[in-house]
Amino acid sequence: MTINAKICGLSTPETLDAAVRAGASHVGFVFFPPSPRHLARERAQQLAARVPHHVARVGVFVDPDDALLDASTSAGDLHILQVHKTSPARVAQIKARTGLPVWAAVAVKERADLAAAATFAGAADRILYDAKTPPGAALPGGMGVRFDWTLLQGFRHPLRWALSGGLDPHNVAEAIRMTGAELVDVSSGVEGAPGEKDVAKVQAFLAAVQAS
Ligand SMILES: O=C(O)c1ccccc1NCC(=O)[C@H](O)[C@H](O)COP(=O)(O)O
Repeated sequence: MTINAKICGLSTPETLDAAVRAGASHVGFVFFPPSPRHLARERAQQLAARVPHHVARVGVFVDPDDALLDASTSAGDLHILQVHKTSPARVAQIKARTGLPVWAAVAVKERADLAAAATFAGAADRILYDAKTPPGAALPGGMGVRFDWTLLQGFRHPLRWALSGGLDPHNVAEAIRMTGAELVDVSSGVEGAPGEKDVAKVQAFLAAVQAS
């Protein structure tokens, strides 16, 4: 089975190009001002223009309003929208408004959290299981927090899905083995500092995924 990988929160041409060259299937651009990975629209457009057609460009949002969605999608350079802290009803609206596939993040700490995945059936195109960040944390994602992957074992997934949260070049093979993920997503595990991707770590992560 081919396992795909999304490198999230890319913000420079050098690291974006490195992720593409090393085999990322998806690249993520964050549109959330409190994040160290936040991109202004113009910057995102410049980066998106560098991405070859076989690599999917994912816009990452936190419960976006229509104005942000419209501004972010008007150039037509996003293929997928990934939304955090967004209700199923709003996910359905976003999909209808933009005509784009939508991935809904489900924040996981304990088994009961997985029940939220089913509420997105008929609304989202994919579930991104991500670790629940601590109460009061600045960000709902991109914090390098992982959850207990055994929670996904035997779980009947209501939709296609991806695994995220605290992955890095050293643990991603084990995460894939334990969960059977067909798509993995990483941000801080391939950074040298918050918001600064490390090319060697990006390459090591993608090599570990490809060897799985
Ligand atoms: O990365 C961010 O700054 C971010 C901000 C707000 C919402 C989501 C965000 N990231 C979403 C992602 O897809 C991350 O890759 C995912 O949460 C995993 O992050 P990490 O645990 O750091 O690998």
